[in-house]
Amino acid sequence: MMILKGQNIRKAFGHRTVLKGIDIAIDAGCVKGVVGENGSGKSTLVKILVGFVKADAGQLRVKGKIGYCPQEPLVFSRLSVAENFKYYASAYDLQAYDKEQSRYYKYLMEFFRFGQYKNDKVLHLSGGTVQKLNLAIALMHRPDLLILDEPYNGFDLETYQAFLEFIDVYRKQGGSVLLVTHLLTDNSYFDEVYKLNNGVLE
Ligand SMILES: Nc1ncnc2c1ncn2[C@@H]1O[C@H](COP(=O)(O)OP(=O)(O)OP(=O)(O)O)[C@@H](O)[C@H]1O
Repeated sequence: MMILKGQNIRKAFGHRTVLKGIDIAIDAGCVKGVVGENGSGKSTLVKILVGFVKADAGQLRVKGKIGYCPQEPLVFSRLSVAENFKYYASAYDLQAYDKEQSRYYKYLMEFFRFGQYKNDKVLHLSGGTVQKLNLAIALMHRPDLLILDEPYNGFDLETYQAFLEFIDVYRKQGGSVLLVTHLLTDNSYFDEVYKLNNGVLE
């Protein structure tokens, strides 16, 4: 089943054409990667796919919910981990007190090992822990497709490996992932890895 399909997506900023006709398709249960050098247009592509930026041309079809994990964490630094969870639960209009939903929050809290940081303000957390919170929040509304922009900046090796394992678990539950990064050390978790080069996916 198709979750996302983009065809001939184009985008220019002034004279600089960043995307010159991107074709991309993501099916349910599929993990894809996009690698590209700094400035190649990865973040621009992601922002178009999630609807933050409008393309100049092309078609985009999306079926299902997207979870977006931006490069710059969208969390509130003066709120604690638990308060950020509550804020986003309310923003997503999730039933925070629904039994199943609260079980799911607990699962996310445990999976990402937030236990000891639960009541710490985000501004007191390490960069990698903030990045994990960013990811956990993108998962709160149980998206069909998770789109990640440089998700593991600041992860230590153990967290990075746990993250890759998480991607595998998520896929087995039927989720799809699009991971965008300038650095990929392990291709084995991906069904396909594209290279964003000169405005097209190769
Ligand atoms: N809002 C904007 N206005 C003008 N130029 C922009 C804008 N957003 C991006 N660009 C330009 O588009 C190009 C691609 O930027 P983008 O952030 O998509 O690259 P990237 O591959 O994600 O880079 P990085 O790996 O460094 O994060 C860059 O040259 C950037 O300066």
